[in-house]
Order: sequence, then structure tokens, then C-alpha cells
Amino acid sequence: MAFPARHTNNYQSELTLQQVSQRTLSTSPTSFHSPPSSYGASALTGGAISLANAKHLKPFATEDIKVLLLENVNQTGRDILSNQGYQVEFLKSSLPEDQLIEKIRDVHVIGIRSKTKLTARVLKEARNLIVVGCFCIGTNQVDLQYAADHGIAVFNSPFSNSRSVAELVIAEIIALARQLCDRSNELHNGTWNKVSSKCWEIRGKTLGIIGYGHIGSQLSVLAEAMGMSVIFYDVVNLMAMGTSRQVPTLQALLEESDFVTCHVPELPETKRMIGQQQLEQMKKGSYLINASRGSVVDIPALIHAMRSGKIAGAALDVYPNEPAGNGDYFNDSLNPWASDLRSLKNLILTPHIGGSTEEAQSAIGIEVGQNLVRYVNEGITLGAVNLPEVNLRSLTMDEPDHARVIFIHRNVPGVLRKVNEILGDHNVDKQMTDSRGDVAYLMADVSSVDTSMIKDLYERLESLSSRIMTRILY
Ligand SMILES: NC(=O)C1=CN([C@@H]2O[C@H](COP(=O)(O)OP(=O)(O)OC[C@H]3O[C@@H](n4cnc5c(N)ncnc54)[C@H](O)[C@@H]3O)[C@@H](O)[C@H]2O)C=CC1
Ligand SMILES: O=C(O)C(=O)COP(=O)(O)O
Repeated sequence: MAFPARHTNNYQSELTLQQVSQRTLSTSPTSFHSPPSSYGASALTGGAISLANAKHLKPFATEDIKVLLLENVNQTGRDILSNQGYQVEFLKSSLPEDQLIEKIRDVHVIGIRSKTKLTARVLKEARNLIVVGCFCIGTNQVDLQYAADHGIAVFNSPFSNSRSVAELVIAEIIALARQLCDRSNELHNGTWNKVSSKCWEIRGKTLGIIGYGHIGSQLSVLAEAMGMSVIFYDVVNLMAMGTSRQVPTLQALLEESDFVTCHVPELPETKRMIGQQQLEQMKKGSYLINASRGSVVDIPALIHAMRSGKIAGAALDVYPNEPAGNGDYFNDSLNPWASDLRSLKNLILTPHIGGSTEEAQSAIGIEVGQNLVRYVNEGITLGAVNLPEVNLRSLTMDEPDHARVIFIHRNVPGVLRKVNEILGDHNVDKQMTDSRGDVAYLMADVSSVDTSMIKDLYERLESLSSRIMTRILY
């Protein structure tokens, strides 16, 4: 159980420390809860330690843990969280900011995908939040620094949908080269238009990959298997897969490629990295694909390059503004150039479906769901994208009077001395601490503690000026 889940300065202004402690104590069973039989030990321990008699730590009464899942998170993830006894609210779409703020006030855990923007303004209202699960790859939608500074861990699924994106891009390369979508649309409208002019095989053509990470490198292998030559540009020196080749500059890639595809994260440096100048550097009659983030390509510049014939076709899966849910939304009020895009030939427009396959969504649900449970119940931050990664081996059932102390604090000199003075009255079995930038994460297992000692430990840790968040699991 956690003692208590979280209270920040905001929270403190509503409930005094004592009220928080009393409330948590009164609702907190001090005894060990057996995990539901449907739930495997490896999920709880993250597989790090598979002791047959591992003691599964729990936050305060698990039914008090409130989870909000937005954007149609997969059933696998929903089941993992529900099976813990948490209260899970599930919504199919994202929420407008005002509704999000209302909902986020109460929850300890929020699960989102790429649409929900967890800005500082939203997170400021999330006074009970301890963890965010991004059930996707990208984490650009979350203010990661604000979250870290307030002790909110953020997890994602770094590669569960990479293959799905790579396969979509392969499909798009062939579809663009053969003007497949135009032919299909024409025939849907009753027009037979059998042409070969400017339709190509992809064999022997050069694919230029911008960003050679999980998706880019996977795509490289698939493209070579179909006879393409692959070059890539990345800010990091990377091992080339197969016979692909890293080029030194973006310009070199653009000048040499028949197909250019973007697989970089959204960063200040990647914002409009494909603009008018870069489109001019591309070969005449080449193709552009963007399934990374909508901010990476300057769309008005692309429209111009396609109208002029410089770019023979393009595929876009992502846009600067995307609607919160499904419906009739792709119009000029969402993005001012939407109708211009819709009028272009050989332009494939897809609604951010790169990672939308059964396989990817199911795997992401499991991975992020397990990470969330492991963090809530055991405080383990392995895989967190904004906090130091800290793990401790599980407590065992032979250690009934143990508690796990988690102290997230500002990384300033002298904190460990003070923490150890507080823990020093107890037997500290094991302790691990690490820092990431300004934030440090300490986890310690202490033995021979009863509830009143835990309350005392909690209050003394909370009184340290460096404290960001204290949780005690037992
Ligand atoms: N359309 C969709 O449904 C999906 C879109 N994505 C997007 O794709 C992006 C890439 O995904 P992964 O390959 O998994 O990421 P990754 O982190 O494995 O790889 C990104 C690569 O980009 C490189 N990079 C960063 N800044 C760069 C720059 N300025 N110039 C050149 N290279 C740069 C990095 O060094 C890294 O090698 C994600 O961040 C996400 O935004 C991811 C999954 C699904
Ligand atoms: O994984 C990502 O970063 C994606 O862009 C996919 O996002 P989604 O889960 O489809 O909202």
C-alpha cells in the first residue's frame, strides 16, 4: 500500500498533511493483499525477479487507485489494470482540455495515446497523479520535464508498433510508385484509366530514411528485401543494416533519394525539417512520406512542390492538428490547408494509423499496462522516460514487516545524509538511488516496521525541503 499515493503542494493546500496521513491510514489495510490469481507474478515484478514467494507490494487499498484511460487503449491494457482491482474509467476518444482538467484532478494513473496533450497547465491540476502511461511510442504530447519535476513518472512502449509503421510505409512506397490510390478512386467512381506513364517499379530505386531508429532501421531491412537501395540520415552515428549506408547530411540524402521518408521524433530541431528549401533539394519526380509527427513537414510547402510537379506523390499519416476522435473533421477549420491537400493527386492521406494494428495495440496494452502496475505497486521505474530507472529485487513473503520507501527529491547536495538519518533507526535491507537531471529517485526496503513507524517515516521524509514526492509501499 502507498502511504499516501501523492500529495504535492497543491494537494497540501486542500488537505493538511495530517488529514492526508489519517485518511490514508484509515483506509489502508496493513496486511498483504494476495494478487488476483488471474495475474502472473512476472507482470507484477516486471520479470526482473521471479521468486516463487515474492511478496507483491500494493499501493493503499487497490480499489482506491483511480485510472483514466483515454483514446481507446487496447483491451489488454484495460484488463491488466482492472485485474489489479483499480477503478478504471475508459473513454474511446481524447478529451478537450477543460474536460481533461476536470477528470485528471482525481486520478492516480492516466493512460493516453498520441492525441492527449498533458501540458504543464493540465498536469498542474493533477494533484493525485503519480504516473502517466503513453500507450504509444511518442511522448512529445507530455510535458516530461514538468512531470519529472513533480514526481510523475511517464512510461511508453518504445517499439511495439515499429513494425506496423514500417509495413505501412512499404505499402505506401509501392502505392505511390504505381499511383494506386488514384486508380482505385477513379474506378470507385466508374472511370477506367489504364496508364503506365510515370508508374514505376520500386526495385533499384533509392529510399532515403530520415531518422534511423526503431522504425527507420526496420524499414531499411524490408526495403532492401524488395530490391531498393537504402541510405539514411541520423544525428547519431549508427550501424547500417544490410547494405544500407549512412549519409553525412540531410541535403545529401534529399539529393540522392527517389523516396524520402521521415522517422524522427517531434523535437525543436525536427520542426519543419522538410520545408521549401529541402523540397527543392529533392529529385524532380521523387516522393515524400511522413508517418512521424505532423510538425516535421511544412505542408503548404509540400502542396506547392506537388502542384509544381517537383514532388510526384506523397503520403501523410500525421498532421499538425489532429481531431480528438473519429468523425467528419478533416477540414479547413482543423488545418487551413486541408481542402488543398484533399484536392491533390497521388497524395495518400491516412488518419494517423501507422501504429494501428491489432498486433501493435495488443502488445502496447500489455507492455504499458504492466509498467504502470509495476510502478504503482512496487515503485520500479525501469522503462520510465523522464525519471531515473531504479529497480530493487522483490521482497519475499518471508519478510512480512518490511516496507518500501520511495522518495523522489530534488537532486541537491546533502539529501542522502538526511534521508539516511531518517531511515537510520530501521534496518535498511537494500537501497538504490539514481538521478536524472534535477530529479533523483531513491528506493529503500526497510524491515521491522509497523504502521505507526511508517506514518512517522512518511512525515519525516515529507518534511525535507528537497522532497518532491514520498510513497511508502508495504
Ligand atoms: N504514425 C504513427 O502511428 C507512429 C508514429 N511514430 C513516430 O515516429 C517517431 C520515430 O519512432 P522510432 O523510430 O520508434 O523512434 P526512435 O527514437 O527509435 O528513432 C528516432 C531516430 O531519429 C533520430 N533523430 C533525432 N533527431 C534527429 C534529427 N534532427 N535529424 C535526424 N535524425 C534524428 C534519432 O537519433 C533516432 O535514431 C516517433 O517519435 C513517433 O513520433 C511512432 C509510432 C507510430
Ligand atoms: O506511437 C506513436 O507515437 C504514434 O504516433 C501512434 O500513436 P497512436 O497510438 O496511434 O495515437
